[in-house]
Amino acid sequence: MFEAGLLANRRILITGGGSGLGAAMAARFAELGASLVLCGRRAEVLQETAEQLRSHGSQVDTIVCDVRDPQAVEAMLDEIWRVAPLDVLVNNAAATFIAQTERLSARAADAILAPTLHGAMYCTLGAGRRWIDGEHAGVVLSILSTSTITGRAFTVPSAMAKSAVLAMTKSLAVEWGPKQIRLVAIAPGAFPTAGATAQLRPDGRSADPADRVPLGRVGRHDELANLASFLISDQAGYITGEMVVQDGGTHLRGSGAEDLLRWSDQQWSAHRAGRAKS
Ligand SMILES: CCCCCCCCC/C=C/C(=O)SCCNC(=O)CCNC(=O)[C@H](O)C(C)(C)COP(=O)(O)OP(=O)(O)OC[C@H]1O[C@@H](n2cnc3c(N)ncnc32)[C@H](O)[C@@H]1OP(=O)(O)O
Ligand SMILES: NC(=O)C1=CN([C@@H]2O[C@H](COP(=O)(O)OP(=O)(O)OC[C@H]3O[C@@H](n4cnc5c(N)ncnc54)[C@H](OP(=O)(O)O)[C@@H]3O)[C@@H](O)[C@H]2O)C=CC1
Repeated sequence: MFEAGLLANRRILITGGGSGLGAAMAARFAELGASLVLCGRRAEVLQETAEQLRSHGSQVDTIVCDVRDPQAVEAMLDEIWRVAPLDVLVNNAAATFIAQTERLSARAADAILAPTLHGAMYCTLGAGRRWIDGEHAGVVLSILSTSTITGRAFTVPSAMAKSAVLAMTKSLAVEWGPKQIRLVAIAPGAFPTAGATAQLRPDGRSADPADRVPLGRVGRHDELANLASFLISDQAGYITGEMVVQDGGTHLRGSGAEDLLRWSDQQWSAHRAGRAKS
C-alpha cells in the first residue's frame, strides 16, 4: 500500500508499544523503515516485542517508563534525545475498565485519568518543548476513542480523558502549527486486543463485538497500523488537529455501552468481586 521507505529516518516513540495496538503499529512502522523506541511499565513485554522486531532487522530500543510519573517521562525523553531527537510521538498507552460511575473511588478514577490523560500530556509537552527548543519538526499521534464523540456510559473516566486529549490535539495544532509540529488522532472502534478484551468484555456481555458493527466485523490491527503510518508520514503533511474515526460505522449507532444499562446491581457487584479475586 505504501512506498517501502515511507518512514525511513523517522525516530518514533510509541507509549505502550509492547502490546496490542501499540505493538501492531510498531511492526508496521518498522517495516516502513522507522527506528523505534517502545515504552511501558513491564520490561519483559517490551523486550519480547522488541526482539521480534529486531529479528526482522529493525532498530528498536525499549525504555521502562510509567507515563503517570512526569519525572520518569522527562528522564525517558532526555535518554532518547541524548541519542537523537524524536520525529514522532505516539500517545497509545491508556487504561480503562467498566464500572458504575457512582461507585468509582477517587483512586479508581485516577487510575484511568493518570495514564490516559496526564501521561499523554506529559509526553506531548516534553516532546514539544524539545522540538521547539531544537527547531525540529514533529508529529504527535494520539490513539483516542469514539467516546470523544458519543460519550460512553460505564467508562466515564476514559471518555473524559480521551476527550481531553482530543482538545489538546486541536488546541496545540494551532499553537504549535507555526513551529511545524502536527497533532493528529485516531478513534478506533473494536480492535480486539488482550488488554481491551480483559477490561471491557467480561462474561455477560455480547460474545461477539462484531455484532454491533455496521460493516459486520471488528477492525484488523494492520488497518489501524496503516492509517497511523499515513497520518504520521509526510503524505499527511497538511493534516493537523484532526481525529480520524476507524470503527466500521459503529459510533453512528451508539456508544457501545448500551447493553450494560440492562445489568443489575447484582451483576455489577459480581463483576467487581470477580476482579478483586483475580
Ligand atoms: C474489544 C471491545 C472494544 C470496544 C470499543 C471500546 C473502546 C474503549 C476505548 C478505550 C479502550 C482502552 O483503553 S483499552 C486498554 C485497556 N488496557 C489497560 O487498561 C491496560 C492498563 N490497565 C491497568 O493498568 C489496570 O487494569 C488498571 C486497573 C486500569 C490500573 O491498575 P493500577 O495498578 O493502577 O490500579 P489498581 O491498584 O488495581 O486499582 C486502582 C483503583 O481502581 C479500582 N478498580 C480497578 N478495577 C476496577 C473495576 N473493574 N471496577 C471498579 N474499580 C476498579 C481499584 O479498586 C482501586 O481503587 P480503590 O479500591 O479505591 O483503591
Ligand atoms: N483495542 C481496542 O478496541 C481499542 C483501543 N483503544 C486505544 O488503543 C490504545 C491501545 O490499547 P490496546 O492495545 O487495546 O490495549 P493494551 O492494554 O494492550 O495497551 C495499553 C498499553 O499501555 C501500556 N500502559 C498502560 N499504562 C501505562 C503506564 N502508566 N505507563 C506506560 N505504559 C502504560 C501497557 O503496558 P504496561 O501495562 O506494560 O505498562 C500496554 O502496553 C489505548 O489508547 C486504547 O485506549 C481505543 C479504542 C478501542
